[in-house]
Amino acid sequence: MPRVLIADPLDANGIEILTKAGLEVDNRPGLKGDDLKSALRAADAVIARSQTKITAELLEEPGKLRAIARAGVGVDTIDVPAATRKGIVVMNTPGGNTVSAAEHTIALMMSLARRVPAADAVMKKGGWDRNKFVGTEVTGKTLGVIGLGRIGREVAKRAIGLEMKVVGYDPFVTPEKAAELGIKGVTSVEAMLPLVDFLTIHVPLTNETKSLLGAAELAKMKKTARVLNVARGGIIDEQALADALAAGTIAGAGIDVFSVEPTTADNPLLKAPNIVLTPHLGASTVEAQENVALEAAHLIADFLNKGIVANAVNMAAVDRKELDELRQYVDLARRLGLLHAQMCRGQIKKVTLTYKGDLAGRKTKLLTSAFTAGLLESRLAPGVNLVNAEVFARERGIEIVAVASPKKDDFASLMQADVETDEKTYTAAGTLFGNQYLRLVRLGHFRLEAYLDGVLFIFSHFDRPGLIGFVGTTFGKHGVNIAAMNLGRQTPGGEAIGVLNLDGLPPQEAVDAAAAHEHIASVSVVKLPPEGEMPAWLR
Ligand SMILES: NC(=O)C1=CN([C@@H]2O[C@H](COP(=O)(O)OP(=O)(O)OC[C@H]3O[C@@H](n4cnc5c(N)ncnc54)[C@H](O)[C@@H]3O)[C@@H](O)[C@H]2O)C=CC1
Ligand SMILES: O=C(O)C(=O)COP(=O)(O)O
Repeated sequence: MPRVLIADPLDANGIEILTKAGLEVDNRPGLKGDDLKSALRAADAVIARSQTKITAELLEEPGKLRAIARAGVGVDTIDVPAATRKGIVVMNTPGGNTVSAAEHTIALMMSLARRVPAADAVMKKGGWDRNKFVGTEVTGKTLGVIGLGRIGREVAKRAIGLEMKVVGYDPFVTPEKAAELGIKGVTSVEAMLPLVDFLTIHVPLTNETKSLLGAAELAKMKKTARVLNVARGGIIDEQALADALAAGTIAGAGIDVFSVEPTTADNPLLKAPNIVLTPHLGASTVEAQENVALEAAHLIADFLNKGIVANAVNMAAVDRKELDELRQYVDLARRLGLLHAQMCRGQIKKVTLTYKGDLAGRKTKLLTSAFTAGLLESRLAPGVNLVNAEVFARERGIEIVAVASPKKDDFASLMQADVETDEKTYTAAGTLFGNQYLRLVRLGHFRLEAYLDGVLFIFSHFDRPGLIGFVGTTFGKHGVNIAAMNLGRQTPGGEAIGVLNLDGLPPQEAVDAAAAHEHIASVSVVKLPPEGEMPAWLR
């Protein structure tokens, strides 16, 4: 029974989904250090929120762990490159907490505008000060939104409802699209800064967005402006913001997220004036938590029970239908990779995968990963799978190029793999006969029809009478049975290729004896899995 670790508090409905899916649930939120490490190793999958940081160190020896689901959006608390290297798929649940995060942003904005928390605190201490807490209306004011994704758009929609003017910046949203949403698009953060009365940020934390708003940017804003951060700590430089609030060059701030969480006593924002703080509550509503828990549980149950990959941040999505339709092609792609790995001589530089005919319109990313996994799995990278194959190839300096060519040639669908080494380019192509039987139909410039399982003896030669008989007799003498034989040649008497499917591995003397024939130019023995045998990552 596959086991799922629940590393942070998860809504009970999510747990129920996992249990009903026949999974063992290890519900121990809040584990730390070695306890967390061993719980992760013993689990097939983990569901976490932002409290649990899934670091490279925790994943060093991942044990059984194959999937991480983030019950939320931001995956900055997970070392995604480290997970990818270990072949662990990382998925998130975007959308489930969008409305909650947007509403929390509006809540912070209104609290700031009308100074609600400060007035509340004074009253609870016995005070009654009606002069100190003069606020500002938001109606007619300008809100700047950096990041017009799911949350940014929902915030904009609500701000428009409050009769605010909204300007927005997002490099992936055109001004036309922004205009459709009632937002005036600007072309840079700099262009927005002097215009706004309120500024809100809804981008992920990345190297590019770290300190997006620092001292220089804050200095370009109006003294009366207020800033909001319900995205991630560190996107606004905390010291620069505290300094600007203290100097009165920024009128106020509403902050939900911090560079170090939980905050430590030395966080400059804790003592800054005119600031409203919440402890990362953007997604903390009953509704959002139910949404993300259900979604995360479904993602994990589908992955562990059916091999479906959805919402992955480190691999292409694979749904049930696609997987069923493409499973044979994925097997073909991997076998072509295994074949090349054993035939190629020299250092592999570049792989060009051409998807021809009907295959050109399919989700070939999966096939590219499967080919690459096959190419690397035997000698270069044990533990390679669909998640990490291309990363491993890149690390080894192998360029992988995929080309779609809808034009049909001899076959309705064909996958061709050209592997370029420092010595030469090797070509192999395969297809499915009757949509299910894997066949090798091209090797070098020869056409043939060979099986892609078991032991293959491949010999390039000159088409001469008696030569095939010689090879048969040679193997016969060494007790090796030939199950099938396929030949490809260009012209009678010219260059040719032979592929024998053998019932077992031939002894070296048999291979050497065949290779010694004057008309045999080269020989390779290739070992492929038996027909129908799939690797664990494809079952
Ligand atoms: N406080 C909380 O509890 C919550 C915080 N979040 C945070 O909010 C972030 C945004 O969430 P969603 O809107 O769902 O993500 P999203 O992916 O829908 O939107 C992010 C947008 O940011 C844009 N973007 C990326 N780099 C940019 C840059 N340098 N400048 C301007 N725009 C840029 C992207 O094009 C995208 O449109 C998450 O990454 C997460 O860190 C999300 C949910 C709850
Ligand atoms: O979804 C996100 O990115 C959030 O920041 C929500 O975080 P949480 O799950 O509440 O720890």
